[in-house]
Amino acid sequence: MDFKEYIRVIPDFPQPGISFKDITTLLKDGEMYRKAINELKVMVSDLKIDVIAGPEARGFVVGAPLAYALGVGFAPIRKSGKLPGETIEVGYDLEYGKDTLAMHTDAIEKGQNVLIADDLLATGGTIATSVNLIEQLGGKVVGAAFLIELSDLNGRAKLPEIEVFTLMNY
Ligand SMILES: O=P(O)(O)OC[C@H]1O[C@H](OP(=O)(O)OP(=O)(O)O)[C@H](O)[C@@H]1O
Ligand SMILES: Nc1ncnc2[nH]cnc12
Repeated sequence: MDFKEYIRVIPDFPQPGISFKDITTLLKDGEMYRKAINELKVMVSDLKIDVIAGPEARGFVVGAPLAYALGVGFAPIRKSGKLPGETIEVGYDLEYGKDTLAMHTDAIEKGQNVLIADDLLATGGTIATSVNLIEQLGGKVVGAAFLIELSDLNGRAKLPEIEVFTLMNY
């Protein structure tokens, strides 16, 4: 299955030098969207997963349907100032900027096995920050699943102890 045919690559977005991998062209095709989520589901089928955590916003588009397909809960990881309850927050750097991620302190129970899901692994900053938040809450990260990996940015190096699953490589 060549999922790449459904990814639109836009040069110099959101800033010069960034080759943006746009997943909206995959998402709008119902059959391909379902195939992509089902393929990730198969890839993680050997893991024992209690809950999926996905970072805003594109992590919701991958993490929530994967959680639904696996019959587990979904914990949103949001940008600062969006969650209404008590939160913990961690700042981080992106391929094209800086941000802060937050989770509700009761989003994950101590000892739960957590799979992180997102659309894309670039520098690994988002995912490393997600791991930090989940571990602060007492969760155990059992893997991280992505539609796309930008291999040259070597995001995996930030997560040497975490099993990483990806459908597409650039
Ligand atoms: O591996 P990294 O270098 O951290 O980059 C990957 C992250 O960047 C994008 O999110 P972005 O923060 O742009 O937010 P969005 O999903 O709201 O567009 C993407 O959806 C990943 O979460
Ligand atoms: N090159 C890229 N394309 C799409 N999303 C990204 N997030 C970080 N880098 C990205």
